[in-house]
Amino acid sequence: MATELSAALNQRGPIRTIGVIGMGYVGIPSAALFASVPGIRRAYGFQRNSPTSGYKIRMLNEGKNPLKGEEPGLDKLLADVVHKGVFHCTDDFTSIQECDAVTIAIQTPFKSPEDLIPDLTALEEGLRQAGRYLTRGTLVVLESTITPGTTCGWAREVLEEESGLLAGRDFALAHAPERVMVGRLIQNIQEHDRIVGGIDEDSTRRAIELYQPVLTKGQIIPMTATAAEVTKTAENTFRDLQIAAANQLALYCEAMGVNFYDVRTGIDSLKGDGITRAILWPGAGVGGHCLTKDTYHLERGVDVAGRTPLDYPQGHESLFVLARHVNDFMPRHTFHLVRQGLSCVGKEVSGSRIAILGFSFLPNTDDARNTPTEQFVNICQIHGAVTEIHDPWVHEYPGFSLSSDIEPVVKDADVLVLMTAHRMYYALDYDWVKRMMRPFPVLVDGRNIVDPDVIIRAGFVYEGIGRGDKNRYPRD
Ligand SMILES: NC(=O)c1ccc[n+]([C@@H]2O[C@H](COP(=O)([O-])OP(=O)(O)OC[C@H]3O[C@@H](n4cnc5c(N)ncnc54)[C@H](O)[C@@H]3O)[C@@H](O)[C@H]2O)c1
Ligand SMILES: CC(=O)N[C@@H]1[C@@H](OP(=O)(O)OP(=O)(O)OC[C@H]2O[C@@H](n3ccc(=O)[nH]c3=O)[C@H](O)[C@@H]2O)O[C@H](CO)[C@@H](O)[C@@H]1O
Repeated sequence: MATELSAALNQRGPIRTIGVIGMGYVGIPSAALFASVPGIRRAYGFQRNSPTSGYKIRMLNEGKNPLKGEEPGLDKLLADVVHKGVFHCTDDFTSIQECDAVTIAIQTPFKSPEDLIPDLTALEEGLRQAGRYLTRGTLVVLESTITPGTTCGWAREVLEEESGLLAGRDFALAHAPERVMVGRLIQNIQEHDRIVGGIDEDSTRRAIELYQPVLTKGQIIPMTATAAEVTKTAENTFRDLQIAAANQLALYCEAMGVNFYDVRTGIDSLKGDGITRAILWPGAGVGGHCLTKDTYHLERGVDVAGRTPLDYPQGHESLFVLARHVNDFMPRHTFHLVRQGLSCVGKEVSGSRIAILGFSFLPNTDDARNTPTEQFVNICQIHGAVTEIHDPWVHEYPGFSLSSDIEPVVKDADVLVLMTAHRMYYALDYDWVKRMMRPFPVLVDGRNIVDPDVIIRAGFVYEGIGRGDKNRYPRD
């Protein structure tokens, strides 16, 4: 049956002009790919002229990519769509009036690590700009990672208030979360399956019309807007849970004097339908801006989108939040291994020099957002240790002194701690490292980088996450 919205969309006709609000890691490749779709006459990149990001407007209109790091395919794509006159970046939001579809890819950080409440200030500004110039028959899609219930609730209200139009009658509204990884933005947008969730069926259909032409290998997975919000936050919550399960098992293995990696090999040998276990890897902590926050988006969603009372848990923490606590404990556990190793050689933490290798939260990147090393260093310093940090990728970080030269970091150190699995740490000459350190050196492996037997033979006291078979030297 025709609805008022379907009539408005039919009257608007096929999508020919698209706007993307937020020229960041998500918005830039997204806008460039929309602009490359045959039949798209204009793709606007709407970017506020802020002190920190306003520079992108000029760069983008010159066909240059303002993003850090290598993004295969993006430079050429941007140059092409600018040269063809299809893509145009602007801080003039009145052009939204021309758009058949507007997507919003604005950052949604937490206000602070403590309160875990999303800071929606920027997103609200973007929604109000979209609402102010919204016209009948337009599709609005939120791509930002948001708490379940936001699209159908708060975002809908802001758009309706600002536009005087009604979602589901005058304009279509959907959520299509981003699943891109920096370094593979174009490929991920084209090849990942795309979750598309409208507030109603007409909105879902219109959003599919927008995204289908961009996909190469990826398939559209349609659902409701709230289900799409739950999918995005839950897929990262589940990954965090899997990591927490590996971390908890590693702590068990240490306590039982067992090698976690033997156990992992055993568990992972279960292959086949319905019996394979997705066991991940333990480590010195979980960082980044996805897994450290999306669990709390999901948890909040139970309140924001809640229709009926949650049956379990009531009044205590969920499995998912407990998983967050396990992962957040791992930097402290790594410190406990430092203290344990030092006690084996009659040294105290206080006054010891600790050489820390790795600051970024992922190997071989300069991304240090929510890095576990930050917490680890703070714990060491609270206990009176002197810390030196090496990272070949991260050169500066507020409040921390980082060195890209490993020699001054390891020189005269009592303990060496491997916090990030950067490629170069696998090839280090640990005999040389030992000679640089003080007598009776301790090595703590937070990422299963070294062979414990090689390290013990080199004269180190070895401690490693999950290595209950090799820790507690000498054997008690
Ligand atoms: N970066 C990723 O790999 C990634 C992956 C998945 C999901 N996401 C999600 O996508 C969203 C965007 O992330 P990002 O990494 O692209 O953020 P980003 O900070 O790189 O980009 C956001 C851009 O929006 C601009 N902006 C902010 N307010 C604006 C406004 N009112 N009008 C116009 N422009 C405005 C900022 O200046 C910035 O250029 C977030 O919700 C994030 O969680 C990001
Ligand atoms: C679009 C989006 O949201 N993408 C997410 C993004 O997540 P991300 O950028 O945060 O990277 P992660 O790989 O999840 O690592 C996070 C931290 O967890 C530690 N870790 C990891 C695995 C393990 O077995 N044991 C660990 O301890 C690791 O050291 C690091 O500190 O990319 C993932 C694909 O890489 C995606 O799946 C995931 O949806």
